Amino acid sequence: MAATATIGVSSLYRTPSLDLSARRVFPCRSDKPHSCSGLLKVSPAAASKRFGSLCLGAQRRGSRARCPMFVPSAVASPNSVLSEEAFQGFRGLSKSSLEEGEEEGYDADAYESEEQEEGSSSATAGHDENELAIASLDLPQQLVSSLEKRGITHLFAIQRAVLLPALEGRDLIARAKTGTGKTLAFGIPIIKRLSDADEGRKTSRQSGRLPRVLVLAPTRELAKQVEKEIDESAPYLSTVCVYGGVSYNVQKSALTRGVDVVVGTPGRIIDLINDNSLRLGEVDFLVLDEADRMLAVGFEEDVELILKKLPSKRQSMLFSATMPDWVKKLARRYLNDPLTVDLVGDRDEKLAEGIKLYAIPTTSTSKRTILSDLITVYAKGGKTIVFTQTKRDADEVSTALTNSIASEALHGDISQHQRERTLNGFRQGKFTVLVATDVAARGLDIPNVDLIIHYELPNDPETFVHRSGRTGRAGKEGTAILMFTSSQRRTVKSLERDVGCRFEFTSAPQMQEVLESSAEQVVATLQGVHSESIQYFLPAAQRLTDELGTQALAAALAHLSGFSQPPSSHSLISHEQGWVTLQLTRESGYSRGFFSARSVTGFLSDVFPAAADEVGKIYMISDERVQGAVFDLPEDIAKELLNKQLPPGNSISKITKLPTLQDDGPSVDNYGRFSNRDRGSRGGGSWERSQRVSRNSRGRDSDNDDGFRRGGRVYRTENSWSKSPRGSEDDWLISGRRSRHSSSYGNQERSFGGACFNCGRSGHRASECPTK
Ligand SMILES: Nc1ncnc2c1ncn2[C@@H]1O[C@H](COP(=O)(O)OP(=O)(O)OP(=O)(O)O)[C@@H](O)[C@H]1O
Repeated sequence: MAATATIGVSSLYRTPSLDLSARRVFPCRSDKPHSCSGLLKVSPAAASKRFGSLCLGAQRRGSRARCPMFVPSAVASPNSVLSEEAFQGFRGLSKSSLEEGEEEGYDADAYESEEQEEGSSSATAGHDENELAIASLDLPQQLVSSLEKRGITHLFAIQRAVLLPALEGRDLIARAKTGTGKTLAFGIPIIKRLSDADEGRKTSRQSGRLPRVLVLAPTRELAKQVEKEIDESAPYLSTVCVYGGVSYNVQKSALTRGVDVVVGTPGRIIDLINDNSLRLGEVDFLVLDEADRMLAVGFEEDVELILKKLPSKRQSMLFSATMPDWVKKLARRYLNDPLTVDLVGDRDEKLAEGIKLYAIPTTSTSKRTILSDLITVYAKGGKTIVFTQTKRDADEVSTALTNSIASEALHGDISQHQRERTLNGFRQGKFTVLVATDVAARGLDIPNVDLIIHYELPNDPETFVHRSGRTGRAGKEGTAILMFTSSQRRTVKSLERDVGCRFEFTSAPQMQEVLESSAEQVVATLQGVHSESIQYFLPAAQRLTDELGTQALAAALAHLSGFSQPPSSHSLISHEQGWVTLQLTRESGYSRGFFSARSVTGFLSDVFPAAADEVGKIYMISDERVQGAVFDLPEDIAKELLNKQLPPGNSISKITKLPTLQDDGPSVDNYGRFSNRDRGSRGGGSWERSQRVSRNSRGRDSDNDDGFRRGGRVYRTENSWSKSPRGSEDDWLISGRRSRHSSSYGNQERSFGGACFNCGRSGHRASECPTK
């Protein structure tokens, strides 16, 4: 690849003939409404004269928002010249508005000195609404109409940045945040060029024609989604999606009938090439979507094999969130003088705007019980995706949740057909909670996901970004919650650094919040009841109201919220019902040596032996000024203990909020057993250090492991510091001791929803539905 120069993308459009000498140009970071001058060095007054518009970001989102046209930098080869005339001509706009300020040109030195004066306050692409209006671009009418039908009327930043170079036939490497419209960024220019070519053609398109576009995607789900996006945008083109796990012959005959666009996963594509069903001799456009993910799931050999089979004269576009060596090598070998469009930048937050982040401390025992409360309080009846590390966890968490909230699991051991049904069911709102392994993290575009829960820490910062990016898509808002144990706190901090984000540290929802949120959701559901249905129930409602007044409605709300029985107290540590958490503190003058979990049990044996027998988890308080511990007891035992006379200097109280605790999972727990829970996280350490990668054998189209079927080599990653409790075997060690008091998770007191979305009956999930 030729030597590169760094340049703001917007100048590619604004400067008639660009001398791309190496200059770094910085993004718009203005806090206030301002005239956005693009990269041209102009005063705000001159900029507003020229462009006549305020920065859209400041206008739309208030003072602290960044301009949505924010384009940190792009890397272009020095000899690349992209003309404003071309873009203007393409848009069919008059040039006069632009010519007004043309004499000021692009002056990087002046720009840089201004930036030093003002901090990083000005300069980005100042596109106004009209400039981004799709209808004002010279695109095929059918494309414009089909986009409009889907509510897509204006280009997003990455689409704006890619459009012109792509139309000019440039090879591209592009990077943008999650959910910002990368698919259409390559889709729109490719569709336009195919349509233009077809228009110029005298004969109608032949059956049996060979594909002109090849899109490679790392997972089946992503491939299907890309195909859908292209198909919906240009139904007049023939688009075929090929991937493993479904009938080979159906795909083969679709290709034989003639096709314009092939989207697929590398494994199945290779099979079809080998079989001579897929011939790539006429491919003009290659897109590598999620190129870094191809590497992560072991597709690199397959991808290279495919690239070698493509005609050398073609246009290639590579989309990648990160640039590992393999992707760079790929770009060097197979791309021709590519233009890099980077809308993320290394110094900035990698998450899309509009995603609110929370971090909630948990213990491995409390996680499951806290989960449904989090969903109730934070998703408010909307869609949630819960991410687990293992397939087993996904199954178990989903099954447990199904008692209270309709949920389904999604991972690589589930058949392709069922995966599709599950995703469709989730998309259509037939159930609201999807429990998935990281297979669903990258690329999946499910509309209106309100909440992401990282039930386990992700393997690396990129996975965190991609998991979280399933919400807050296309400019919408969303919430992501990270559940962590106290020994993972340091990793959470390094995650903040790596991703450039800030978590709000908060605690698990209190029962009161859960009750209020449940009631709100029920009220919202009631508003959707059909008026005709209401008529049938009016007489009974009238009778009840006469007899009970508002009590009647409250009873109905309680029942529909799943609280037919009053909520019992629950532990702050394990979240288990019927248990309470007590705090023991000892004044310093009364301490006899080191205060430990063992001294707590010893103390309890002296004061009230039944409490020592029944005590659950014990954690030491992490506060130098306080010598103390918190521990769980069954409610009735706790009541008795609180009435006991204590030795001087000691006090015990019931607490409603956990203090900061020492490392989760002491090496010797209160049962004297060696606990290896979360051991891997000790010592913190970097993402790289904490991640072990091992290779597994090749198994084309078996769709093994969590990455869904990829076809190539599969890398299993095991994250030592974020190690999953693996079905929480460790948690259940204590169950024997708790038999008298334990209540199952998702207890029967609270039971609503949970019906299978295939047949509507409860008691099983759709994946096990007998009628499917
Ligand atoms: N210009 C637009 N206006 C409105 N919606 C759009 C526009 N472009 C794309 N979208 C919608 O935004 C959503 C996200 O797009 P897409 O899946 O292409 O994002 P992405 O950047 O590829 O995300 P990810 O990195 O997570 O894969 C899609 O539902 C898409 O239809």
